[in-house]
Amino acid sequence: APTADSDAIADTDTDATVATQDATIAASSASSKVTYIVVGGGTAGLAVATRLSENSANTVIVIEAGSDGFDNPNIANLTGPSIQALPGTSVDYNYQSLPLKYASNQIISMTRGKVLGGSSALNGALFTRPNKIDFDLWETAFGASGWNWNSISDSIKQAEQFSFTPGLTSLPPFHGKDGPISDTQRPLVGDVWSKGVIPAVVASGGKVSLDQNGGDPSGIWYAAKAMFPNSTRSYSANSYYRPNAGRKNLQVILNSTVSRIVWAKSKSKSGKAVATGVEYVNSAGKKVTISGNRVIMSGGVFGTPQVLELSGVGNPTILNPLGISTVVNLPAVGENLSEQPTTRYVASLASGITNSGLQLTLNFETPRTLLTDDEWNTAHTLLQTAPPGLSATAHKALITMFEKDAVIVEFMGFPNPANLVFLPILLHPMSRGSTHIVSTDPKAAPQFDLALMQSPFDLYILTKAAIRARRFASQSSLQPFIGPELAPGTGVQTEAQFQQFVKDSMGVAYHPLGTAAIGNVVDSNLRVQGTTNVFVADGSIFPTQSGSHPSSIIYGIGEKAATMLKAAPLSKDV
Ligand SMILES: Cc1cc2nc3c(=O)[nH]c(=O)nc-3n(C[C@H](O)[C@H](O)[C@H](O)COP(=O)(O)OP(=O)(O)OC[C@H]3O[C@@H](n4cnc5c(N)ncnc54)[C@H](O)[C@@H]3O)c2cc1C
Repeated sequence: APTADSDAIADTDTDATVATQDATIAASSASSKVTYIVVGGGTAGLAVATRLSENSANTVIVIEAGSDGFDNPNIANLTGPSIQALPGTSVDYNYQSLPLKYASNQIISMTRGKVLGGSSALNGALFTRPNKIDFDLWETAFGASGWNWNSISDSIKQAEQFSFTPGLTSLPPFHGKDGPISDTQRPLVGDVWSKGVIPAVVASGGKVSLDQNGGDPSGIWYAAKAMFPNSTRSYSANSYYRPNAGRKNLQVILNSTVSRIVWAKSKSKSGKAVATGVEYVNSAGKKVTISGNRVIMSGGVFGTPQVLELSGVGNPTILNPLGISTVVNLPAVGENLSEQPTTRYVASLASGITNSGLQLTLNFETPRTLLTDDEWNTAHTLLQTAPPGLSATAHKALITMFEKDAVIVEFMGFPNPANLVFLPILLHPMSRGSTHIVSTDPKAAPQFDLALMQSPFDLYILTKAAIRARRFASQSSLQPFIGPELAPGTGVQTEAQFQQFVKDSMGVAYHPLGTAAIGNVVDSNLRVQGTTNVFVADGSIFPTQSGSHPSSIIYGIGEKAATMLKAAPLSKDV
């Protein structure tokens, strides 16, 4: 069976095994049996591959740079210490950002999964959905026909197997119950949350929301997490792929890095580039070429633009100096990189109080609940000036979200054993960065600039969120549970001091998105512009931040991509 080969590679990694496997793949690909080559076995990659292989007429090969990770206990275990043990190990690309020019020159260590399951193997497993408004704008503002709240919510539902919500008497219609990813919402917490944090947020003008996934996330509640009833991680490798690993038409090649798309010598009649397959570097360091009808890029927000650029799809001014011939002149590749910046509020716990467990609370606030009327006007004025890299369309969409009062800030409450931690997250930043290759080596890290806080609007809103986090902590319900404030600390009082603290304490939500955006790089069918048969299905396609934790949406993108591709005959790839 095909997976036995991949497992053998992971286990023994011998040249002989690798050679046998590559020969098998080359033979099957030479006899035109490979319908889909999926680049990257991550969150979306395994969702799209598994769904496509439901049709036995399709042969699907996934090429993944990492190993399978199934024997790594820190992947399965969702407690804080296990999740924190993963960054910087062999399952993490651990990319380093360029210094943040507008945030105290800090460098962000960007955790990204290099393992089967991709970043879904390393993430915090929060399974949430954004505002309805955000998604409807994909269609109405960005022109992504068929991409709206109803369609993406249905696709997420296909991915989901939701099990429990205390306080609700029936399953809300937007939750799925038959999908591969198990998620559950259980208040596995103690008094700090139920008697301290939630009442403090309500006393500060917030509200309780029993389920934040129906299109209006505003309010506070215990977040749904992608986990099985036994509280272990449910993610694309063990929930999409593993139960279907026996399919003869689904093959995963591990420890192999795709180095480029291979193109036909001539373009199509309509002048588009035609992919004939991909080249990858196997675990023995040898180059192998396989052929296929369609290539699906699921390498994630850094991997997808990297392989596109290595294949000559991108901006000639970036490709030419590296000696790469331009196949498709598409300067938008690698641009529009958007990440959600964070700051923090930390107070020590009062003596004798413990605070641990699996559950996080999320409090989502809108511009109208976060800001006074005067502050709203100031923010609205700042919003009118687009920073470099923000397209006119995205700028307009951000103004619409703000004016329609879509949630703009999230306060994530962490079950930290020693402290009370709120992480304010800016959900819809204006600042845009970019990621590009600086080497023709497919294993070299790309160079990326997150450009956090380039926009004064971003700094203004995150500063207001930092101030509001202190206000939560000052409410009477929390006083029995907390001791002195540790951050920002009592030395931070004025707005200017808070702004400096925000820049100095800059962190990220690990939600980079948008580097092969729909409308800029791919069309509504996810086809890369200027090609007949290369598609993207992963977090790169977001035209702007989702205003949420993106993994549920990225599973939805995998589901939707598979549905669209199944319905589109190969003969339409012209
Ligand atoms: C620390 C952390 C915490 C997070 N917490 C949450 C959370 O709680 N909730 C949430 O919703 N989201 C969270 N996220 C974000 C979320 O996990 C990601 O946005 C999402 O998983 C990305 O999915 P993807 O399919 O775009 O890419 P990935 O899942 O990263 O998949 C890309 C895959 O492609 C492979 N690849 C790349 N290049 C190549 C190549 N050239 N050849 C072969 N293979 C290649 C990679 O190895 C990887 O397996 C978190 C992320 C991190 C890192």
